[in-house]
Amino acid sequence: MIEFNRVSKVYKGVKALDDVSFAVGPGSVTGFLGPNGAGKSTALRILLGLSRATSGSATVLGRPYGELDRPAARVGALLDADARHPGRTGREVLTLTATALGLPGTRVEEVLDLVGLTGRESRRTVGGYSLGMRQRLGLAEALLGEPEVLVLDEPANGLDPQGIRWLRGLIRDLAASGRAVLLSSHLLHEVEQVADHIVMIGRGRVLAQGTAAELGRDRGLEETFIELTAHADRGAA
Ligand SMILES: Nc1ncnc2c1ncn2[C@@H]1O[C@H](COP(=O)(O)OP(=O)(O)OP(=O)(O)O)[C@@H](O)[C@H]1O
Repeated sequence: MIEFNRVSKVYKGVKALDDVSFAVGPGSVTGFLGPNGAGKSTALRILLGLSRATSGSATVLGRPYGELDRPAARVGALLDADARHPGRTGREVLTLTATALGLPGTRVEEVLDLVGLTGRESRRTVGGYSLGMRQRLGLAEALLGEPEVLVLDEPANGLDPQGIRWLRGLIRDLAASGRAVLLSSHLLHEVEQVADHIVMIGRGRVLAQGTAAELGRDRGLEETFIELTAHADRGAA
């Protein structure tokens, strides 16, 4: 459902992505794990048509994002929790998106319920939201169209331990209902608890991919991650 095929991205001489290939199938959660600056956001932005690959291709549901029919309804994305108008209420943000997607207003109530924002919270302006509330609102917006594919960039940012546990359950439920979930994070623990498949990235390159058990077989997952990313840094130095 998601496919990166030899994607590279160069910013003014900086190679943010270098020959990245991996796929995400239906009914599964893929953790896209890498340290700060590894290239995760760049890859997700290319997938969602917000940035152009220097070479290679990224497709979702078999096509480049921009060529899909109703892409924002079929592919839910949470990229930047701060990208919303601070003067709008959460409910207004969701209603505007629902209208743009041709969805009924009842869907707004459903997603508010799904992400655990109360009626009262939804009537407050986004500028007064905590980071965790902004993340919940971003998730609600991503889920509006009941998308087949979800692309979540660091979704646990700002959530408290209860919120993180809730998010894990939500992500698992989404995959269990046949959706493909691509979840980026720099936190190994967050990824290993929810992902069926892990793609490790460092300095723009895929360092390893497989299940948590496969990747951690020799030295444990954490040691493998640290060793591989340190090696990628040394190689680039
Ligand atoms: N618009 C841009 N112009 C120039 N360089 C950029 C741009 N966007 C990203 N980069 C560079 O590309 C590399 C990858 O950045 P990216 O934001 O994709 O990493 P990341 O893995 O998402 O990091 P983080 O976990 O910190 O969000 C970094 O070296 C970054 O400085």
